[in-house]
Amino acid sequence: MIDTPQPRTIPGRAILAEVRDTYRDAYAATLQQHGTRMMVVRFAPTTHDTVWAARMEASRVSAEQKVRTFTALGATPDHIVVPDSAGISEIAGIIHRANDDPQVAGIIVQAPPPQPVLALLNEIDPAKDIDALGIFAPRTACATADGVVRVAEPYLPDARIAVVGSSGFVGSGVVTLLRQGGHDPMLFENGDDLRRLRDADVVLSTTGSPWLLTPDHIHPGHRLVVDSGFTPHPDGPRGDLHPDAAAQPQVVTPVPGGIGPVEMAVLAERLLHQRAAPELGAWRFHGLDTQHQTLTTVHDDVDHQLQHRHELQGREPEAQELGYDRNEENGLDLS
Ligand SMILES: Nc1nc(=O)c2c([nH]1)NC[C@@H]1CN(c3ccc(C(=O)N[C@@H](CCC(=O)O)C(=O)O)cc3)C=[N+]21
Repeated sequence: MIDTPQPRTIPGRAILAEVRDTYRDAYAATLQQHGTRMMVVRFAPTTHDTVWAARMEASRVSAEQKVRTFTALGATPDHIVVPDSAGISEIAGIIHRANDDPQVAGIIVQAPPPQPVLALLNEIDPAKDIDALGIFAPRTACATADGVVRVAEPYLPDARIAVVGSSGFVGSGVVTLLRQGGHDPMLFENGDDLRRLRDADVVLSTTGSPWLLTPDHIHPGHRLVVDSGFTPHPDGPRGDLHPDAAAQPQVVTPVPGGIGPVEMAVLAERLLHQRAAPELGAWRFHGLDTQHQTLTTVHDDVDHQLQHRHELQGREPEAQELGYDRNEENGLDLS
């Protein structure tokens, strides 16, 4: 009899399903009033560079997940595929037209874009920049970073927290969100000694380097390891954690089925905020229960807020009434 405790995995797909079900009625009400189109622009490789091709493949998988998620909510995705050799003015034209189109609620340009496109990200209308790609976006971090920190939240009190890949697009967002939450994470960059991860209680890995972390770095004392890497491979997508490392910690986010779907759940919420309920607070993950079931209790968080909002207005909540005026001032503190 083997008595090695099995790691418990955070069920990203169940979290996404729960968030989607919770928000569906609010979307249905909103769509009647506003129409909600969601633009996703991704690039297709035209060279034979295999590393670049793999990143474009991750971009394709993720764009298709976004299209599925938005469709399931009743929004209308525009999935635009542009060759990575396209001229800058063509891509600028796509962004500017989406900025000007009142039917478009959100614009996502898949990362990494070809180098010349980077500066264009700052031209996305900040009000539509739901993945916080441009420097003027009102949100602190991209949806992936947001998802990483939300999933980690129940494990953070009193934890020594390590962020691997701390200067990358996702990693830097994770660091910013942690600091806003009063945490002081240990930062790991390319070239740092990853064996120092042993000193951490919680490891948040955002490198996109497949199988970077091994049992040299990850051990059973780690309370939680979050793996936001996703690199397609013929045998199935690979995260930052080698499978032998993924078997070590007390709790881990799997690849696939972990942060990918959680990111979609964050985007679903952000799209709803854009159009319907800008004051609505965020869904939260409350940790795994002892039976190893899902437990975001997002229903409680969101239903409670919708209920509270309607009470302030002296009315019973009804799904068809959730098409809020975005400029409405209601004085709720939902933080
Ligand atoms: N602006 C921008 N934002 C991104 O968030 C972004 C990006 N660019 N560029 C590419 C990476 C990659 N990424 C993934 C998201 C979800 C899954 C996902 O949902 N994966 C499923 C598997 C899906 C399948 O295998 O078909 C899962 O993990 O269960 C994967 C990868 C987001 N990225």
